[in-house]
Amino acid sequence: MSASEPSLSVNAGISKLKLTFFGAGSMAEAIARGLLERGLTLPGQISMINRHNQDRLKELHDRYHVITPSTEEAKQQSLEEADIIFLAMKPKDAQDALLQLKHFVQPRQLVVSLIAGLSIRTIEQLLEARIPVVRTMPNTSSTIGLGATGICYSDSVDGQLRTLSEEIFQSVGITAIVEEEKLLDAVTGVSGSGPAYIYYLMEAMIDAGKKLGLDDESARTLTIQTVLGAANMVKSTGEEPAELRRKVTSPNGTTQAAIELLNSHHVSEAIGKAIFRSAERAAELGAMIEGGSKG
Ligand SMILES: NC(=O)C1=CN([C@@H]2O[C@H](COP(=O)(O)OP(=O)(O)OC[C@H]3O[C@@H](n4cnc5c(N)ncnc54)[C@H](OP(=O)(O)O)[C@@H]3O)[C@@H](O)[C@H]2O)C=CC1
Ligand SMILES: O=C(O)[C@@H]1CCC=N1
Repeated sequence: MSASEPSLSVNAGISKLKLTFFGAGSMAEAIARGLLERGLTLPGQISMINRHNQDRLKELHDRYHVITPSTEEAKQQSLEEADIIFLAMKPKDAQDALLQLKHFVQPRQLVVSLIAGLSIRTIEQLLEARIPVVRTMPNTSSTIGLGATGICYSDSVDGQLRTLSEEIFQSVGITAIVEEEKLLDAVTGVSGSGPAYIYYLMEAMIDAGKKLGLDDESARTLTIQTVLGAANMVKSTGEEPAELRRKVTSPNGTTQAAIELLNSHHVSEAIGKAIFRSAERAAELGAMIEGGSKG
């Protein structure tokens, strides 16, 4: 395979490619569901394999009608026949899985990793192959087409494969190409783990609303609409969050009182530290896989 030759027949489009999710958890489901719901491919083109959770495979098959090979032979065949293999297991399981995969992986295939921290170099070393690798950091909002995915390419990913990879993740949300691989850890801190920070905030808002006397449903719907509205305001108006916040904050009013309380607890600083810690943890997980430890 020469570097300028596309390894897959990408011209035919995603729908013609066999996609195998090696790991059948939340993130694999988010992307598979996004691709299916956007009509980018058909269930018969998607295989999802895991280690031993048969109930999970049945659930995925019943829900999406995707192929869920369960015998070792069928799993192996699915990995061998795939055009694109998505690495979708937890970092602690990545080393074992890649050592298994190295026996089946083919130079014509594209490997797309979703694994936090795992470097392209480690993937190539464990697979003992110079195979095109796309390292990504998506998030679970891909499930509803509102994902945010950071993408980085190994040198052997040519222009057509780059376009194809971007198309896959753009079909489930927005993408940001990261030239410097290390910055995927920053993407992990901001948007990979990001939905959890927002859910954390929402949990607190709903809880406080209920404690103030709102019924469960009102506390929930008011919180959801507030988060949706705020995100859309930033997006639609193009204004900075700080400016939009200023417009909510009347002098000596309720918002000022609330923000003063948040500032006295150093909440902004804590959020910044949390994002740094997530990025740092991604690097730690990558180093552990590289060093052969399970973390
Ligand atoms: N969840 C998220 O928000 C995000 C996750 N990621 C990354 O995605 C990856 C997957 O995360 P997530 O979906 O949450 O994880 P889950 O725990 O939900 O799923 C992991 C899956 O991997 C399978 N698995 C583990 N080892 C093997 C193996 N040797 N062979 C085959 N399958 C295996 C598990 O199978 P079984 O259950 O049978 O053991 C399970 O189906 C992680 O590396 C994470 O860093 C990235 C961005 C966001
Ligand atoms: O928590 C994790 O490790 C994964 C990676 C980014 C979001 N979830």
